[in-house]
Amino acid sequence: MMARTLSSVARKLTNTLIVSAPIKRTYCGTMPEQTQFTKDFLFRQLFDTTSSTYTYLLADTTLGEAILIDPVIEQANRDFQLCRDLNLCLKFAINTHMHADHITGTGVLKELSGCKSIISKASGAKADILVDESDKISFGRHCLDILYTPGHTNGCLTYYAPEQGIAFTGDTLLIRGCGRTDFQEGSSKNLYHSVHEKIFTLPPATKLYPAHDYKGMTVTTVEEEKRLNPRLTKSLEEFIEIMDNLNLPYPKMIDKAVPANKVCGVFEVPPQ
Ligand SMILES: N[C@@H](CCC(=O)N[C@@H](CSS)C(=O)NCC(=O)O)C(=O)O
Ligand SMILES: [Fe+2]
Repeated sequence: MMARTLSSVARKLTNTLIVSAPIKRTYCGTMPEQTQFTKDFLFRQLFDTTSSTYTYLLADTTLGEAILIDPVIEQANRDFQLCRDLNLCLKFAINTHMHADHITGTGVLKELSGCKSIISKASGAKADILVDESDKISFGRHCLDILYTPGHTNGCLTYYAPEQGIAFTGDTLLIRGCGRTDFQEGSSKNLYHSVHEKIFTLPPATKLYPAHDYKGMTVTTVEEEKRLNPRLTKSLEEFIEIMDNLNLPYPKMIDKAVPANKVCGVFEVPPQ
C-alpha cells in the first residue's frame, strides 16, 4: 500500500515536472563569461579526505614544468607519482600559508623530486624561497602573481594566474565562507580588507579555488562570492561580530602541524 502510494506520488511529481516546469533556457542573472584554460595549461584539483584539503597541480604541458599548491604530507607520494605519470618535472611545492590542521607535503616532496619549497616571508616559516606581494612564480611559460592577503594568518598569500582566470585563495576565502581568525596572528579586520581589496577586485569571472571545503564544493567565482558569501557581503562591523562568535574547536592537529610546518613539514633534529 505504502509502495503504491509512494510510486503514485513520484509519478505525479514527474508529470508535474514534465508538464508544468519546462527547462528555462535563458539565464537572466549576471553570470560573467567563463575563461577557458589555455591549451598548454594543466590543472588538477586533488583532495585529502582526512583534512578536507585541496592540493592543486598546475603545469606547462609543452615544457613539462609543474608546481603543487598546498600539498599534504600523507598525499606526497600520490602527488609525486601523478607528476611522474604525466611526465612532469616538479619545480616548486608551494604553500598559501602555514597550515594549522595538517602537515605540509613540501618537505617530503623536496626529498622525492628535488623541487624547491615556497612560502611567504611573513609566515615566519622556513622554505627554500620566501616570497612577497611583488614576486612572481614561474613554471614553463606560465606565471602566478602573488597577492598578500593576511587575516586568517599573518602570512597568507593568494596565488593568481591572470591568463587562466584563476586564483588560489588558501584559507583567506573559502566557498561561501572564509578562514577563521582566532589563532596564528589572525585578524578579522585584515581578512575583510584582504578579501575586499585584493580578491573581490579581480575580474568577476575569476575562478577561486580554496585550500579547504567541508561541504563538497570545489570552485567558486569572484562574482558568486561578492553576491552570496554569507560573511563577506556584510559590513566590516558585522563581519567582525560573526568572526568573534564562530566558536569553532581548534583543529585537532594544531599542536603538531604548526611546529612541523614552520620547518617545511620536516622535523629537524636539533644539533647534539
Ligand atoms: N575540524 C578541522 C578544522 C576545521 C577548521 O578550523 N578549518 C579552518 C581551516 S584549516 S586552518 C577554518 O578556517 N575554518 C573556517 C570555518 O568557518 O570552518 C580539524 O580539526 O582539523
Ligand atoms: Fe589554515
